[in-house]
Amino acid sequence: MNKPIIALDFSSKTQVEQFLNHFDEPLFVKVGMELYFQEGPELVRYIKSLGHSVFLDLKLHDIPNTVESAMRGLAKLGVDLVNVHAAGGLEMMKAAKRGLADSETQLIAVTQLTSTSEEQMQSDQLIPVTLEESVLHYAKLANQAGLDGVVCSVLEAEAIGAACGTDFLRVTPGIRPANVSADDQKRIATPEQARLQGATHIVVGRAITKSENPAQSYQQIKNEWSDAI
Ligand SMILES: O=c1ccn([C@@H]2O[C@H](COP(=O)(O)O)[C@@H](O)[C@H]2O)c(=O)[nH]1
Repeated sequence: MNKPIIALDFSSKTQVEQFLNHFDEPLFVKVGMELYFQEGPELVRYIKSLGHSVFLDLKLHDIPNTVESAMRGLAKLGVDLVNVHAAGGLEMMKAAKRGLADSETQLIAVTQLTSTSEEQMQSDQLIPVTLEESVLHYAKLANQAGLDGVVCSVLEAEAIGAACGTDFLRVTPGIRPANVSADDQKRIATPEQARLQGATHIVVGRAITKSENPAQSYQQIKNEWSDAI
């Protein structure tokens, strides 16, 4: 079972160091826009030097040539996982993959953000299908482009596994243990539901980073995710 991915949604290296001090084991962490835009590639190299695995969550979405060049740069960071928006299209996803050629970094595509409801998708993006149909369409497109998997909610993980194969990564944010606030997330699930629905990874931010005891919250989520309770 893959380790839960902890979203390091902090704005400074100092906050990251304070948070990581709670742990004495190698972690799988996610560096997103908030942290990367403040601290840049140096911080990513620092986290890797501590022995942690890194998902660099920058969600690239631009013309194919720009995405390919940007990925060529990110490949040098030696991170474990990077992503693009599937809405950028088949050609853009193929270009992203080309940019990562000769690197070990895995590439996944965001389908529909877990903060998006079906109603919002239909009205804001003018997509006249169900949310699951849209997510499945993007997952199949990512698969066709040769990507390693997608970001989706737990609610679509099983259908994506059936359509794209069980090796295809289903990285699922929107994880909320029972009785924890959904905040801005719309498509949420517990760690146990994620396991039962065939998610390959869970991404957990505030339920751990805002906890009074981050190490204990991490361990509880890890146990529930790996069926060790
Ligand atoms: O569809 C998506 C894609 C990325 N995220 C990111 O995951 C974490 C979730 O944080 P929580 O505090 O557990 O809600 C956050 O960094 C998002 O940028 C996502 O939530 N949904």
